Amino acid sequence: MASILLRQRRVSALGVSRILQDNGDSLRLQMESKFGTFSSIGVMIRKYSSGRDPAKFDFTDLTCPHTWYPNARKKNRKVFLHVGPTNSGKTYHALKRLQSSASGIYCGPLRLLAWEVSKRLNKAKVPCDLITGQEKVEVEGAKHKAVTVEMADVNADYHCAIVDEIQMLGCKTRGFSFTRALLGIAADELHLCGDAAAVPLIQELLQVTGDDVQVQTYERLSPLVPLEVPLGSFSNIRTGDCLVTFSRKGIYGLKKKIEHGGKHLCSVVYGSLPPETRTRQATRFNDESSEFDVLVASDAIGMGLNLNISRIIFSTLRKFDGFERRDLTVSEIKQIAGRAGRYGSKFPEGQVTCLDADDLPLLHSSLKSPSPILEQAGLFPSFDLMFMYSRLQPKKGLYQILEHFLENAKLSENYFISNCEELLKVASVVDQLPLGLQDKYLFCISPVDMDDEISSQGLVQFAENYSKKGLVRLREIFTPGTLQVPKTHPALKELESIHKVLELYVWLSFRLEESFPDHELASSQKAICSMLIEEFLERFGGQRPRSRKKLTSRPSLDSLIAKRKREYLYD
Ligand SMILES: Nc1ncnc2c1ncn2[C@@H]1O[C@H](COP(=O)(O)OP(=O)(O)OP(=O)(O)O)[C@@H](O)[C@H]1O
Ligand SMILES: [Mg+2]
Repeated sequence: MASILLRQRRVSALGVSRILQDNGDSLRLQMESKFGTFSSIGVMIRKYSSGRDPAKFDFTDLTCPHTWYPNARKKNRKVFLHVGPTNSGKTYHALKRLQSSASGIYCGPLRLLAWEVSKRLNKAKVPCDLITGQEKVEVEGAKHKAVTVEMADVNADYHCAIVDEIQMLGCKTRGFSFTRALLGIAADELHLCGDAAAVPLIQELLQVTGDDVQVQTYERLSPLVPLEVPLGSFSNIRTGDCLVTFSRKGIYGLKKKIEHGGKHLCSVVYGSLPPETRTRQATRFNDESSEFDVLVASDAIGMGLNLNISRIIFSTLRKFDGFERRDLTVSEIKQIAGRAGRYGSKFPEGQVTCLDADDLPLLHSSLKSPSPILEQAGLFPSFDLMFMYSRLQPKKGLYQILEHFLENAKLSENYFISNCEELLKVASVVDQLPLGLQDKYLFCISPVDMDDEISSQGLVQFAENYSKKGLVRLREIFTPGTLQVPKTHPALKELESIHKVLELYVWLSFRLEESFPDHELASSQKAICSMLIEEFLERFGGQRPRSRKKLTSRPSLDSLIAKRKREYLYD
């Protein structure tokens, strides 16, 4: 009894409010935390195996991550693994189950995918919210949600849940969010869709959860034909083609070349475009009545999306992935190629080729090879664990705590620690400010792009003002009457960066509502910003549109803003 009391007292000193369960060699603790989805009701930690000092807990022991999610562990989940090649109906079948369930959640890797699903469910008269890091579109009476995987709520109860593109759990940077969704979502039925390469690992990870796992395999619904010849001349481009390249400069270069021929207009989709702009560009390409009949895109279109593409043309099979310039992996090539000839689209057969004949052998061999079996899933400690760990070394900044934690983390062989270079970059900045650990952590997980000067300056300013005054107001940058469509690529890039800063504000305003009160202003400024970007894409993005009449008859910016506001209301 005395030892239990002693333990309780020591544990309280670490910021833990209550021991929920003590099963001999591990404890489940209740923590106070303001991190909505990032906090768990209870955290299971293991005692040091020596067992001599009952108050010594090993917070860096991450060998049993399934115990971090008590809600999911209370369920006997029926897990369905839908696996097969691209365009084989995996997501379709999982969505059918979601649609017919009383409540549910769809978790996808891209905002475009979550948007596609929410649209589909609402159209089928199943009210469905759309929730991403920066937007919440709530629909009256909704019991369903379509979210980006980072927003998956592990504290709610669902009848049915889908985690799409589950093979992403092996991704170096985002893998841990998929692992969290896989282990943590409390649903009666959990549907996992993706590549067969993830099956053995998932079966192994779920052996300890007591879930019932069934595998359903699928075949491609329509043929995908690798062509024997490269594109050759740009005059061979035709309606429904999608050119794939991985740099912003490359995308605009290709758009210009294609439009120069005078036969086609191109929509563009790439990562640093505002998400709503990406959606509208994709919709415009999909719309048969639109003049924009060719798509130029990066791998931002690479997963799960249903676009009206007849032929994928790789301009290169190498990309810079933030660390190095490397060949695309087999699964990246298959994912991107799989966008061609989607079942139910106007192209019954998909084709795939390259610009450069030298790339054809790698393309052909990759399409024939199975994706390599996944060996490990990403993992990252919850804030709660890190917080408890930090109490043991109160003088250290977040950067040191993180670094030290990660150095000492113990994992089972099925997991790896996700790459957190970005997080450490922010930690070194916010450590200079008089902020609490929770606030610092919040800035670290925010969607800031530290490689973008304007975006990182925005973060520094927000964090500084927040630490000084506890209140961060937003200045109106775009006022009607003074709006200017960018005319050059540097000006466009600047707008993309400003959009990122506004998104960051919106993201913070969802989590620190009182300190970031200008949510409405940030959202409307964001909408104006993306509209100016889209105007650029129509007027200057490549060659001018064929009919000059179209150009001169364009409505004024102010009337476009009014129209955009209506679109936002009705979309
Ligand atoms: N049985 C079906 N009846 C009608 N349409 C279907 C059926 N199965 C799939 N589809 C449609 O075919 C297209 C491809 O299906 P889906 O998106 O489910 O493929 P997937 O296997 O998930 O592909 P990916 O690996 O690229 O995500 C979608 O537009 C989907 O609505
Ligand atoms: Mg899919």
